[in-house]
Amino acid sequence: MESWPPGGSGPAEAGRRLRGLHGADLAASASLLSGAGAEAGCSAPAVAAVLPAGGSGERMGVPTPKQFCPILERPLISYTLQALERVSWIKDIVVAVTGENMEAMKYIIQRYQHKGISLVESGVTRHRSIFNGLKALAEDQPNCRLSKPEVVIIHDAVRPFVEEDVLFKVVTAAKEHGCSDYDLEFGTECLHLALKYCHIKAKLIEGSPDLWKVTYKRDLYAAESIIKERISQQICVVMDTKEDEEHVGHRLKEMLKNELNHVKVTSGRDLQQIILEQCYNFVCVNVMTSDFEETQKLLNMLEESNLSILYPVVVISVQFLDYESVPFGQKMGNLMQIREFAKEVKKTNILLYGLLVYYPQDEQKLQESLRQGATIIAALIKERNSGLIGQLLVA
Ligand SMILES: Nc1ccn([C@@H]2O[C@H](COP(=O)(O)OP(=O)(O)OP(=O)(O)O)[C@@H](O)[C@H]2O)c(=O)n1
Ligand SMILES: O=P(O)(O)OC[C@@H](O)[C@@H](O)[C@@H](O)CO
Repeated sequence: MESWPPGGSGPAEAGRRLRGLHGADLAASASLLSGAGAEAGCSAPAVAAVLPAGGSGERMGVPTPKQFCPILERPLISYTLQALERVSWIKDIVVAVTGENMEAMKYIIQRYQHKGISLVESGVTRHRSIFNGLKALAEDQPNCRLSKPEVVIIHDAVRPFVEEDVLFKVVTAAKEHGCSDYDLEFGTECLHLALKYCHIKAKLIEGSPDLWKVTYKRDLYAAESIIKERISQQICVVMDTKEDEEHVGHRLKEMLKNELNHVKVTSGRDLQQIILEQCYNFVCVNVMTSDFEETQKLLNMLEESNLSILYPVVVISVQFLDYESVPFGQKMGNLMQIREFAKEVKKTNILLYGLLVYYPQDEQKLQESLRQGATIIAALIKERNSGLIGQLLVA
């Protein structure tokens, strides 16, 4: 049984070829394809999605169509695919792209390991692109891997932040609702098409503020900030020794909690589990050593996990050193290796930085360098600046 959330209702109305629906903020719409999967008693409708991605993004003002513009080095459309793909009850996703961009799209699917995606050629307008996607789902083509769905979600390829609950509401409404003049008054041209050609009046569903469309260049910056914030919600601190209250690593961890309100700061006791939970930020603490053994172990684990395929993972190798008792120059040779490590792991989308924290005997000075260290760590995680990888920052 598919994991359709509770509340899914009965079969679709027969005899209607296409039933247009629209989100309150114009983000998502759903159509019903007649007959398919609509047997009585089947509460989970067969759902597919069509993503129009055949536009040229003129208003963005850059040569690359906006759906292929990189955000943290990954094309925007890949984020949208990821958002739809994780919804287990969406069985097929059809993307409409221009013939010119077909190969680029295939590469994106392969590189970011997207599953269950079919491609069709887009049309000269958004509506034609959607129509081509719907045709691919409606036609009973021999050897076609697509199954005919009952409900189709139409979602712009340039709206990367769609959540499952909104999609669920839209799909449920597609099955349940009748008319609303209000929706037709305040909707967009999609609603008018639904009325004109299918005699269907649509229902508006309240969406979330994150459902906006990337249209102008500034929207790319906004999307990048939202993504950075989302992947900075958890930091794992890996200690080189047993963690106790007195350990400077523990104190740094507490400082980080103060610096980053609302961020979950955990210990790296069960790294495999933390990686599985998709934590994208690691602080590896070394006290009075200047090697990267612990950091390398962590990097190996991260590389094996493939965690960084979708988002850049930040690793900060922290070395606590007492520069007064141990001559700084003596340690430098070893520490400089970080530049090579960083270059190597950057290839797998891991951003490695070094941080030297002054570890004096004087308690007040120590407190000050811990505070500064926490500020630098917070900035590195929030910014994910790939230009600073391999640098040894000093607190
Ligand atoms: N012939 C077209 C035109 C648009 N779209 C898609 O429809 C969505 C929303 O359209 P819009 O924001 O207008 O995109 P563009 O047409 O690319 O932008 P612009 O109007 O600035 O050129 C986008 O995912 C876009 O790729 C499409 O599939 N086929
Ligand atoms: O051209 P605009 O940016 O105003 O709107 C594009 C919208 O029509 C499109 O994104 C759909 O969501 C709405 O039907």
